[in-house]
Amino acid sequence: MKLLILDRDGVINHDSDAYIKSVEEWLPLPGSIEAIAKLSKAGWTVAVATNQSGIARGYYDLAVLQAMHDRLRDLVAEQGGEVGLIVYCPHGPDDGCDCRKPKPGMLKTIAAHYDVALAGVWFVGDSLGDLEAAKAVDCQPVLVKTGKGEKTLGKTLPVGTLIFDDLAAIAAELIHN
Ligand SMILES: O=P(O)(O)OC[C@@H](O)[C@H]1O[C@@H](OP(=O)(O)O)[C@@H](O)[C@@H](O)[C@@H]1O
Ligand SMILES: [Mg+2]
Ligand SMILES: [Zn+2]
Repeated sequence: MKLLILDRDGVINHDSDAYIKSVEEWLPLPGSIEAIAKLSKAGWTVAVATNQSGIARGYYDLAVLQAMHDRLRDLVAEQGGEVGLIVYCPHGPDDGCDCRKPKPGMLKTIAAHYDVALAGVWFVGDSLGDLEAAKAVDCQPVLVKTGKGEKTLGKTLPVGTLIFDDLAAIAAELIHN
């Protein structure tokens, strides 16, 4: 199957150092909804793996997080596409969970859900932790320059990391090649 896994904040929607704490703050990046819909209509399964430590920090609750994801699904559906499994880590940095990136737990959950191997599956993120999580399970690390991506560009990236301007450029690459 054609599986693409996306980080959320800074890839699909604008990110903020103050966290994305409400549906009103959850604003799609330009072209991201269209890109997901185009990929979906071209036969790609688009899954999401997102750290949401704002839950552990008490900035917002699971109902608000679900409302953000309902919004994402609605917007993509309006463009004729659909979003696959969305996996989130609600824990904080000190909780010692297995799902918080850069740990690859969420990527493994997605692979198990679809019963596919992760080797070579593109995981698109804007943070170094996203790329490290990808590398840990032999996914293809892909950095976008949106969100924290420009800042991440200045760090030492995993060998073989692919770099794109944004999700629209990734959709164009995957659909037309
Ligand atoms: O990019 P994804 O994984 O979808 O989500 C990132 C968010 O959970 C938040 O992650 C936080 O990192 P800490 O969790 O505080 O280390 C900060 O980077 C926030 O700016 C950001 O909004
Ligand atoms: Mg991010
Ligand atoms: Zn976790």
